[in-house]
Amino acid sequence: MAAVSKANTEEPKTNLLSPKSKNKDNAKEILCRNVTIYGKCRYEDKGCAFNHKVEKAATPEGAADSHSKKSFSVDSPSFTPSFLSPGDGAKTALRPSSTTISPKAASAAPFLPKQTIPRPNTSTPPVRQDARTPDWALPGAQEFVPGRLDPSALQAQDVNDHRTPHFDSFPTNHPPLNPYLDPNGAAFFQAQSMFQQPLQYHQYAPLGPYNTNMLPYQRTVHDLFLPNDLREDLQKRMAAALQTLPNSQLPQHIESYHSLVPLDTTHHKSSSIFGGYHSWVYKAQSSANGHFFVLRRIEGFRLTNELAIRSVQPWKHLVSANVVRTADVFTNRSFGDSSLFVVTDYHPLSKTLAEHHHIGHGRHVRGRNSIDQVPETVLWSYVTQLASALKTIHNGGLAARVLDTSKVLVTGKNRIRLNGCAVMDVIQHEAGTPLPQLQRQDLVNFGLTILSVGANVADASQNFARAMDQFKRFYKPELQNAVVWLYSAQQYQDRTTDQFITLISSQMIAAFDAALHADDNLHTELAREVENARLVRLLTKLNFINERPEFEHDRQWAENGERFFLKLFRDYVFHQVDAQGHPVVDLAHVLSCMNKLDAGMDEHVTLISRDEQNCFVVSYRELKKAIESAFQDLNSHARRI
Ligand SMILES: Nc1ncnc2c1ncn2[C@@H]1O[C@H](COP(=O)(O)OP(=O)(O)OP(=O)(O)O)[C@@H](O)[C@H]1O
Repeated sequence: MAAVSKANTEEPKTNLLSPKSKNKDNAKEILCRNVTIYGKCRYEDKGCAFNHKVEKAATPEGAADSHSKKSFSVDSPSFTPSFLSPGDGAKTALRPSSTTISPKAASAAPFLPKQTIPRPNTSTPPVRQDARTPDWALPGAQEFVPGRLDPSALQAQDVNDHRTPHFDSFPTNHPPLNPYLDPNGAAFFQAQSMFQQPLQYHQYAPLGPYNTNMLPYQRTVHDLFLPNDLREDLQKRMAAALQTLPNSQLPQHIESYHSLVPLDTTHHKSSSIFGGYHSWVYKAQSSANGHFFVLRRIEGFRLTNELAIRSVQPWKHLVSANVVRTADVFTNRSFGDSSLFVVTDYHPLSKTLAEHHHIGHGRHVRGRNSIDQVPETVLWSYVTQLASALKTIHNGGLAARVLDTSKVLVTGKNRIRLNGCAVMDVIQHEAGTPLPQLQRQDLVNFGLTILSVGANVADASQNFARAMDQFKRFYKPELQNAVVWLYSAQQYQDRTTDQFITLISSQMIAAFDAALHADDNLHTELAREVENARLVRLLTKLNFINERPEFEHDRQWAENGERFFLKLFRDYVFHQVDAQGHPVVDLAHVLSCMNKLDAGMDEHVTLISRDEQNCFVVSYRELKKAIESAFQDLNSHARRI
């Protein structure tokens, strides 16, 4: 803390800022460093407060200075008198004054060659200051050079770097190290040499791709946080995953799965898909790991051959982004009958293709166009995703065996996954149908599924020609040919998924490109949230410390105690008012302060108590230390309780 003083209400406020004000009168006796370095000062007639007469200061020390002057090159740092006034932002404070010297110049930052100039931020709670001055605009700021550090040193630093989570590096014999409890911040920088000035406390560098159609006021919030629709979508999915069914009549447990919630929303049950068996779908939570799964119950299935269950093993190892993963298979009697249960991954709020496109319910027609008509690009996206799923399945020596609009899940925007796999391998294990035949049937079902979606008919296989007529009205010949090629796989024995993929390669590339764009966008959204957890932890700490009524009589926590300025800092961050006394609600100011605090910057802030009787000039580094020690103290109390 640079200064702590009890204010005399009669005194000008500048006297409260720093004891350096006492040196104001001495400035004229000090030889200007520009004279020492360059022989003359450009600001001599423009208000520089220092002495410019060399003979006056021609002491042995001065001689030494003039000798050293010769050894300076043109690259030597120049000294510019700084006039820092409490009312100015950091940027203006570093500009040379053109006429008179402000009496507040006494608080000018000392000349520190090879260091960043500490910038007193002289905001006071009653008057709003510009806390958003970008620090990269500072002439003295050291440029951030990524990778400038020795990689081995970086590796060592990373171990304790609070910004690098290491989930798998918990020491086995020692209690886990909590770097946040280190009062000196030393845990973040193992060696002094690794401490970079200025530390990159501002991690909000915008990462592309950029949306250029936004007004500045929209951009500020948009650049910092997830877009609302994405946040809402994620929150809804989480809420759906956590949904439970109170007073449920369903079994409490099925093997290690509990909290069953039915997912079938339609009362219409088709038994044609799974060889005459009815199937029921439930969300359930695993007591083994707490994860959510889907249990597909095949009602009334009696297992006669153990090998049938083993046939599911290859499905557990199948990895495809377009297939719902199979986790487990077992039989169970909890529902009062013998049922087969196939456990798969749970994709909250997903719908089947049939539900998503209202297939079989006719189209809403407005004018000449159907408003439910699936756009051709979306249909091509489905084609490429299903082709990718079938390629993985067929190359893995398997066949999907169920490919229907009710067994393809839409798990995101235009994102589909093949569902209900592995079931037929168990229930029709005895049939022994040759694999190539099953795989060809997959291609036929694939064609029919696309036709059903495009023509909006529930079962395109019933009347292929009629559905195709409907399909031709909306889609181009390339897509029509793809559907016909797939459907005719039943006649051509040599047709494979790989051949089909070759035929639609240009569409595959278009889908791949779209997927990469979507991936880039998600990365950009992710980058916006990257600092939030860190700031929430810091804010939590600050709130833990401030306003503790139980420490009212403790000297350290009292109004005149050493932790008082933390309370004033809270006021500085959150309770500022403008010149008219209106509250300032500025998120950017809060984020900037919190980031500087977390990094422990050398920058100073002036904190004035609400009654304007006390004034503190403290650096963020001191604030950080004080917060750490107060939090440690609080923590030790908490442990004792
Ligand atoms: N893995 C899953 N994750 C999340 N939801 C799922 C999953 N599998 C199915 N569902 C949901 O369960 C519902 C029922 O699925 P199901 O496969 O039984 O379709 P269906 O239309 O009821 O077909 P069927 O007539 O054969 O029973 C679907 O609406 C789907 O939203």
